[in-house]
Amino acid sequence: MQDLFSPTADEGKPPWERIAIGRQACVLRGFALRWENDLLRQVQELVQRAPFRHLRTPGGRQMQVAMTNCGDFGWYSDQRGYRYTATDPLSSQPWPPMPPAFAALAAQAAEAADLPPFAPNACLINRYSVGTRLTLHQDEGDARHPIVSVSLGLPAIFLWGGDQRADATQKLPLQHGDVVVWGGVDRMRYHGVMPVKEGASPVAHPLLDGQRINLTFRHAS
Ligand SMILES: O=C(O)CCC(=O)C(=O)O
Ligand SMILES: [Fe+2]
Repeated sequence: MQDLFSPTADEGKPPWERIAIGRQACVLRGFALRWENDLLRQVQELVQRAPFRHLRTPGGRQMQVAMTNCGDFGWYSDQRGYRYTATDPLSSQPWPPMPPAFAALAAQAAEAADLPPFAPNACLINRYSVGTRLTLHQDEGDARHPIVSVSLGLPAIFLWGGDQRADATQKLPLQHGDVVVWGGVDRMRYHGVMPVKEGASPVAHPLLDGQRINLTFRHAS
């Protein structure tokens, strides 16, 4: 029988795993687990100030994913188009500041992905209920900076495509605590999320009850 108290071959390894999905893109499995409590507490506080809402596309269609933001800039969409705003159009107040733990996680994830130092100034917070999906798109923002995207709650299948919308997509399962990072030559890859399936939440928390939360860090301009 294995002696549970003896050192194992894994000793010294980080508690996460890096899987390459491009030359400058990777999935960091379990990378955000260390920040789990901080992230959930802060998201709950943020949504008191800037609640989740369903934005409209420039074409007038309501988006399935509910969104809010923190940081110097927030991603917004309405009849006037997609853009980053310094204030929340709902309240006319600045978006809530980015909590230091968020910025630290994003910076450390970019470092773990071997990308240049990253200091995000925008964090889009997405809430998916069961059945909600996000169609293939490229991310706006300053393309000299990477995207760091954190998954919490229900698992999801991330669609990872190429530089053209019509390129083939890979299906990457994402779990609570996984982080996807894409920058450099991979920064403009198309991506999306398949409809989130019903399931048991990996951790008991009101934000994650039957829901998936995603934090997407960017540099807006
Ligand atoms: O929810 C996700 O995993 C991806 C979100 C995303 O692509 C975005 O907010 O631009
Ligand atoms: Fe995106």
